Amino acid sequence: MDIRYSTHPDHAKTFTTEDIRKHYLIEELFVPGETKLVYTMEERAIVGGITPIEESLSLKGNDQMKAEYFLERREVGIFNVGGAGSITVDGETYAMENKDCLYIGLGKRELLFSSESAASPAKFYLYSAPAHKEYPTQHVAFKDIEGDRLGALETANDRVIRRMIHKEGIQSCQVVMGMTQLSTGSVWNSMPTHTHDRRSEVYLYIDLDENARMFHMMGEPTQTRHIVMKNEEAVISPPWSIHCGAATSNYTFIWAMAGDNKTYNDMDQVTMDELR
Ligand SMILES: O=C(O)C(=O)C[C@H](O)C(=O)CO
Ligand SMILES: [Zn+2]
Repeated sequence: MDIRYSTHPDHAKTFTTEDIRKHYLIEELFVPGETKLVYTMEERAIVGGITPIEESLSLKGNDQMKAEYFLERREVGIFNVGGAGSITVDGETYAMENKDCLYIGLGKRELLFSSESAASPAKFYLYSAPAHKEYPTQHVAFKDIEGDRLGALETANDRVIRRMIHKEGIQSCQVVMGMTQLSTGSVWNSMPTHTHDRRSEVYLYIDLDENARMFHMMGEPTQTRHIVMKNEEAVISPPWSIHCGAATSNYTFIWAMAGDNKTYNDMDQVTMDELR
């Protein structure tokens, strides 16, 4: 499991392109037949990708976590960003179509991930955070969530946001998770931008063509930097950092947060005048 330390904004200001990528960018999450995990000290979240091919893969505790099983002291939100598959939680199986979401609460022991077809494997994206009490395991199908329309084509940010794990949706201790889809011709997400000192966030960009690129913005509002990202890469946003971006085409992204509260609208909006 790769470990990422928290960074101070004064330090982040001095980062080269390589430093920024090393600290915040998460590449190669979906490796066929493997489970990839990154532990970030931001909220002690674990970000991961599980890509089963012929064999099922299980998500287990490890030495770095000092946990007998993965959810001994944690909860997890999972989206399938690949072909059809399933997740078995202590013997109960949940079918996971593309973009379906599953929340699994504290204390569940056996987590098994499978693909329906090795030719088009499921790709399970996970975001896990420490938990203090058990909430029920819940599945939500992408097709059952209508979502809310945000932005406009005129400002190149027409998009639909679907909140899955949040205050009024699937209950959790601290994980808040959802998916935003940009319409054809729209490229900007989360603009006007924001920070939220009470929570840190991770974005996973998906549905980008091989040659498309995302220019993800981060940093303090007056010290912005960018990271050039490809399809199926994730980026860690510390609580003091803006997080928004524009790509060379439309795309989808999964946002995941944890921290002091689960109030989606608790954001510190940044005005255009503040940005540097
Ligand atoms: O399109 C958007 O705007 C978003 O999806 C914003 C994220 O949900 C976010 O950053 C929440 O804090
Ligand atoms: Zn945010």
